[in-house]
Amino acid sequence: MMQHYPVKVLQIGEGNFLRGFFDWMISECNKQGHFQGSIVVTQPRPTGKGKIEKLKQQDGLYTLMIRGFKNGEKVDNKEIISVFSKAIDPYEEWDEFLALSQNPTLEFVVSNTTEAGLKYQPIPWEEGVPIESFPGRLTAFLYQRYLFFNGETEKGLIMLPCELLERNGDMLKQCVLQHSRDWELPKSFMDWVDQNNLFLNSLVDRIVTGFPAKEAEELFASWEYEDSLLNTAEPYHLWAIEGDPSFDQRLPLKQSGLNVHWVKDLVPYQMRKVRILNGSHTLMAPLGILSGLEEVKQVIDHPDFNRFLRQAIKEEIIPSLPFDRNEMIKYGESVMERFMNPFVHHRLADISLNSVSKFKVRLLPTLEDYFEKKDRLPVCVVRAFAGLIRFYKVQKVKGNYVGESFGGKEYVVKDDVKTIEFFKEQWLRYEAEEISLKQLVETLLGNQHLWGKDLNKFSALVDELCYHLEVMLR
Ligand SMILES: NC(=O)c1ccc[n+]([C@@H]2O[C@H](COP(=O)([O-])OP(=O)(O)OC[C@H]3O[C@@H](n4cnc5c(N)ncnc54)[C@H](O)[C@@H]3O)[C@@H](O)[C@H]2O)c1
Ligand SMILES: O=P(O)(O)OC[C@@H](O)[C@@H](O)[C@H](O)[C@H](O)CO
Repeated sequence: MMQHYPVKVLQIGEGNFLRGFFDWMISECNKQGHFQGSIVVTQPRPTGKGKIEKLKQQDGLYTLMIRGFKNGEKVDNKEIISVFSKAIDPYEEWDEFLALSQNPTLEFVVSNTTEAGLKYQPIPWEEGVPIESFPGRLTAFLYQRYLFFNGETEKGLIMLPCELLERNGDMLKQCVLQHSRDWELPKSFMDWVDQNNLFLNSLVDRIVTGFPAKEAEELFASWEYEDSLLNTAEPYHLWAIEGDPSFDQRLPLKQSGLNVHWVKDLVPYQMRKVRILNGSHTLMAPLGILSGLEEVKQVIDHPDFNRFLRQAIKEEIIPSLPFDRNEMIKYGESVMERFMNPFVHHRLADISLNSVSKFKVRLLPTLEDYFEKKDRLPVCVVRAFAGLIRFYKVQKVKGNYVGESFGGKEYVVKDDVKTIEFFKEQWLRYEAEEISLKQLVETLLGNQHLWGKDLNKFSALVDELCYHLEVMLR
C-alpha cells in the first residue's frame, strides 16, 4: 500500500540519488514520528517514465541497501523505503500534477535533475499542455497554487533543489521569475514568489551507486523477491542547507539524528567537497581508465595510485584551500575511507562523464590557487591534466568516441560532442604530423571556451604537460 501520511513534499526526480538520500532521510524522520508526511514523486523529463510506472506497480516501495563502514564499524543494512503516497507522470497526467498545487498540506519541493535540468530555457506555456522543463513546470505549479489560495502568504513553499550547482536555490528562483516575466504573469504573483516562497541553497554529499547489477540475481534469490528499483548507497551522508536552524521544526532532519547542517554560509562546505572529493574523482578517472582500471576501489587498492592520490589531496588540493589544514586533512582522510568501501562499485567510466567541464570546476581552481600561493605548478594535478588530454585521444566508431588505454583496451568517452571533436581534431593533426605535441597542447590550453581563460598564461604548463604526455604516448 502507498504511504498514507498527508502529502508534504513534491519530488521532482525519480533517480537513484534522491531515493538513496532524501527519501531515506524522510523515511528516518517518519520512523521517529517527527515528520509524518509523505511524498508525491514525479519524473523531470519524458524519458523517466519507466521508474514512475514501476513505482506505481510496487505501491511506491523500493529496497535500499546501505553498506560500508561507520566509525570503524561495518554497516550492512537493507530496508524497504515507504515514503511515496503517489507517483505522477506529469507528461501523461498533467491535470493531476497541477491539482497537487491545491493541496494545503504541501510544504516542500525537492529536486535532482542533474546539472542539465536546472537551467532556464525559453518555452511557451499553453493551457492544458505539459511543460517539458523542470523550472518551467514548477513556475506553472506555483502559479496555480497562488491562484487557488488567493496569494495567501502561508501557502508559499520551500524549494530544496539538490543539483550540484553553486547557489542552486538562487538559480531556481531566477528561472521561475524569468518564466513568470516571459509569460506575463501578474506582478503580485512574482512578489508572492519572492516574499512568501523560499528557494534554499544546499550541498548534498553521499555516494549513491544505484542498482547493483553484478549482485542482484544472488540477492533476489536470497530475499525471495525481485526489485528492479533496488538502490545502493554508502552510510556517509551530509546535507548542508543555507537556512535558519528553526527550519528543522518543519523539516526535522537534524532532530532525527541525520548529518544535516543548517548553515549561514555554504561556501566552505561546497569548496571542500568539490575540491577534495569530486576533485579526487576527476583526478583518478581518466588516468585510472587509461591504466586499465574500472572502479574507484581498484584505484585505491593500487599502491602507486594510492600514493598519487594521497599526495594530491594532502600536498596540492588542501594547501590551495583557504581553510584550517587539520580539519581539511581529517575530511580528506574520511574521503579516502569512503573510496575504500568494498561494497561500493563506483565505475570510473560513470565518473569520467563530462570530464572536461568537471576538470574546470573541480581541479583547475586547485591548480590556479596552488600556483598563486607557491609560484609553481602542482605536479599531481598537472599529471592528471595530461591524463585528461590523453584520454580524449579518440576516434569515432559506430557513433561512439572510442579511445585506447595504455594496455590497448578500448574505452568510450562521453562529453559534449563539440568538446570531444575539438580534442579529436587536434590529435588527428598531431598524428598526421601537421603539428607538434607542443602545438597541440598550446592549442588545447588556448581554448577559452573550455577553461574560461587562456591557460597558456602559466608559462611552465605547456612543457610540463608535454613531458607527461610524451611518457604516456610511449
Ligand atoms: N549518485 C551520487 O552519488 C550522487 C551524489 C551527489 C550528487 N549526485 C548528483 O546527481 C546527479 C545524478 O543523479 P543520480 O545519481 O540520481 O542519477 P540517475 O540517472 O538515477 O538520475 C538522474 C535524474 O536526473 C534526471 N535528468 C537527467 N538529465 C536531465 C535533464 N537534461 N533534464 C531534466 N532531468 C534530467 C533523470 O530523469 C533522473 O531523474 C548528478 O548530477 C550528480 O552530480 C549524485
Ligand atoms: O555525479 P557526478 O558525475 O557529477 O560526479 C561523480 C562523483 O564525483 C559524484 O557522484 C560523487 O560521488 C558525489 O558527488 C558524492 O556526493
